Amino acid sequence: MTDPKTVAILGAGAWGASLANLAAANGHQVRVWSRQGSQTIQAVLKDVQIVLSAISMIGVRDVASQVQSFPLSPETIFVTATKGLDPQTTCTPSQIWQTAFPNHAVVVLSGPNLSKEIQMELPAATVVASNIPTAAEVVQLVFSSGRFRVYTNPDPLGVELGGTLKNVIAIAAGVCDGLQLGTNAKAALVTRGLTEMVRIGNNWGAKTETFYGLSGLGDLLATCNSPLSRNYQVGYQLAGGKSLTETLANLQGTAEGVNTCRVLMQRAKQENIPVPITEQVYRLLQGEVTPRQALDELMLRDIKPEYNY
Ligand SMILES: NC(=O)C1=CN([C@@H]2O[C@H](COP(=O)(O)OP(=O)(O)OC[C@H]3O[C@@H](n4cnc5c(N)ncnc54)[C@H](O)[C@@H]3O)[C@@H](O)[C@H]2O)C=CC1
Ligand SMILES: O=C(CO)COP(=O)(O)O
Repeated sequence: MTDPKTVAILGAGAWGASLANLAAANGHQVRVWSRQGSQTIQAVLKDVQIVLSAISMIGVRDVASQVQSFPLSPETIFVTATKGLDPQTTCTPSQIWQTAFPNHAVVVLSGPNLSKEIQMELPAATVVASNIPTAAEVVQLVFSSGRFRVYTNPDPLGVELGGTLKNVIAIAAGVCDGLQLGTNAKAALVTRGLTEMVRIGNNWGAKTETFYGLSGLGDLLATCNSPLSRNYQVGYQLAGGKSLTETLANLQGTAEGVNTCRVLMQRAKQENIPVPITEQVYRLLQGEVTPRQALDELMLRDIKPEYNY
């Protein structure tokens, strides 16, 4: 346990609400802001020690610039729990927060954390990562409990990209299950998906081993195997013949993988990174291929070694 902190949670969606409950259950003073709520952002931010953003990627840049208008103590720690990429710049959410607040500590919180399970008080673990280890330790104490085990990690970029990139593979996993391709296919997809995540992450400057931890493999397993995942649901519905528009219209909450996939394709082309799974998910989302055609494209690529040692 730690001294009670005053925590502002920005975003009252499924994840913001779950994180607010976890901090409040540990005795912290929690104030939640959302654009639909009655409290102003100024009131929520007054004298806070921690600002946690669980805003969907689409709103992060705008909310960060709103927060810039209000005075904050230089000690205030920013925590970002968004799993997405900025369409204009390909920046991660933590890069946006760090650019907006260059003199503040920024911590990434990411892990296998399906919010519905956390709301049901089922046990889970997560990772908090920062270039400033003491800031990660403060956040670790704020959220740790007997039902939420929080690890620190020194690779914020790797932790953030793990949570972000797995959403694209989760769409593919939903397609795989929707087409009833079997357990062997799913194991191959998830394993090669992880290889693709490591390849992209390394190009970005993240550490390989981070992707084998909770925020990488851990989140990949949770999201690719659970119908609670919105990204998985998108793939599953597409495999069932629904259009993307229809699928997204009926989806509860945000499936960040749809936007992330587009941003990733742009970056992979620029940087010449091979991303076969992401490419087929992209073509499927664009309506350029059917789920079956995407599968054939993946299976019939040139044969090759598993690793280029
Ligand atoms: N739900 C989950 O299980 C988890 C979600 N996440 C991530 O957390 C983020 C939020 O996810 P959810 O809470 O599930 O989504 P949600 O759709 O339930 O809530 C999104 C929140 O962002 C706000 N928002 C959206 N656009 C905005 C804008 N332009 N300006 C201001 N606010 C805006 C909404 O009002 C809402 O409060 C996503 O990046 C997601 O990947 C991460 C871990 C678990
Ligand atoms: O990131 C998540 C679990 O860790 C939530 O996944 P979805 O956004 O696909 O629901």
